Amino acid sequence: MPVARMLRQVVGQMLGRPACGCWTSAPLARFLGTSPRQIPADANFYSSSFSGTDQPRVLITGGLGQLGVGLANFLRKRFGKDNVILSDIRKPPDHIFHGGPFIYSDILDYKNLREIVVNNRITWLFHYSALLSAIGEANVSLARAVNITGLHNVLDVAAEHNLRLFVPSTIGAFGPTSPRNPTPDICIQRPRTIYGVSKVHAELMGEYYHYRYGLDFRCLRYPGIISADSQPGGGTTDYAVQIFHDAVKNGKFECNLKSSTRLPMMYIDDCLRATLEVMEAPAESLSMRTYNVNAMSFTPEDLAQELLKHIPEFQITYNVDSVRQAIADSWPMNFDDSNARKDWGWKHDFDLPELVTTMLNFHGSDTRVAQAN
Ligand SMILES: NC(=O)C1=CN([C@@H]2O[C@H](COP(=O)(O)OP(=O)(O)OC[C@H]3O[C@@H](n4cnc5c(N)ncnc54)[C@H](O)[C@@H]3O)[C@@H](O)[C@H]2O)C=CC1
Ligand SMILES: CC(=O)[C@H](N)C(=O)O
Repeated sequence: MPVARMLRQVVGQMLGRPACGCWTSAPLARFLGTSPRQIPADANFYSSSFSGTDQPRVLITGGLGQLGVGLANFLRKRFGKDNVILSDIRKPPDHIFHGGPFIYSDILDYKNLREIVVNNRITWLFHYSALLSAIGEANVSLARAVNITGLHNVLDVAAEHNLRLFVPSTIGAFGPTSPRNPTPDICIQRPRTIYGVSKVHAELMGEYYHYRYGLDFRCLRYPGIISADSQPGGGTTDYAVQIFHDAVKNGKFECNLKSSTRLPMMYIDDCLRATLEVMEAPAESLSMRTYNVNAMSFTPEDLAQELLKHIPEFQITYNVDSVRQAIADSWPMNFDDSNARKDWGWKHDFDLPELVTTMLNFHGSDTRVAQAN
């Protein structure tokens, strides 16, 4: 069939569809016959490969970063160790390799990704691979490849194999022209980082695949995530993790953001619980496919004041990194997550005082303070 006629057919089919309905026809690629990527014609609104009685078979991409190992441990408690496969392009340390299934997966290699999904009968995919905001500005072409091309591979594999797909977005998906205090779910999104641009792209592509092909796409915009047992991967909110290490080890911290820089933040336990809760939410409870989630909002100065209550000799100094500061100044100060609370019952557990107590308990500050006295 001539290409022009095929295109006319495709466009005709697209225009003939109801504006708000769920599309179940095959993608453009199938009609043009040029791509190996086939999305099933019977792909539907719900993930049919996972029924309520089965355990999901989970793949986590980019799993060796700040959040992935915690997510794997959390999901393994729920679904069983062998049902959750952690993957990355890096070599795992011994305790992670022996802690449960680990596999090499490069999201830029579409065939590798598809093989893993097929061979392991994956039904849920948590797509964590990314280059974060600060490191992305230092390597724009790699960030573009991993965050955009990689996402395309993940979307195609997920749609082709009827997976339920979670992709995290971020406060970084907003920019200086967005309302910043608070930032609602739906507003202007004109981020000025490649990270933010790629995350807006991910939100829109995931939602497009949902409406066009019935992909069960779910997305949360995370605030800065604070974890005790894993290192951040090159973001703007990294200071809020590093401050605990330095406070406990040295009693002082040099902050790369101004003392008054207010950003939304969340403790990792809340983040992981939110992620599982939105994945388990009945599809009919989701009025949207991308939600803000929030817990607290603070400045470096607020955090230092809270730390001082536990470590009286703690000192904070400021040596501002202009790249990170410009990014932070364009991000939300407070996040409006009322839709998540209304639709699927999101409720955070950790505010600033609980966060600081929990982090210091983990780092063993009692010992250090006792020694200092
Ligand atoms: N940590 C945070 O505060 C927040 C994280 N997020 C999102 O959550 C997700 C996970 O974040 P983190 O664990 O902090 O990120 P991270 O930067 O610590 O880890 C990302 C992982 O992706 C892997 N990766 C890089 N290129 C890859 C490739 N070609 N194929 C497969 N894996 C590759 C890296 O090896 C790394 O282990 C990311 O999508 C991030 O955007 C969103 C908001 C806040
Ligand atoms: C908030 C994020 O997305 C991340 N921690 C970053 O600072 O880049």
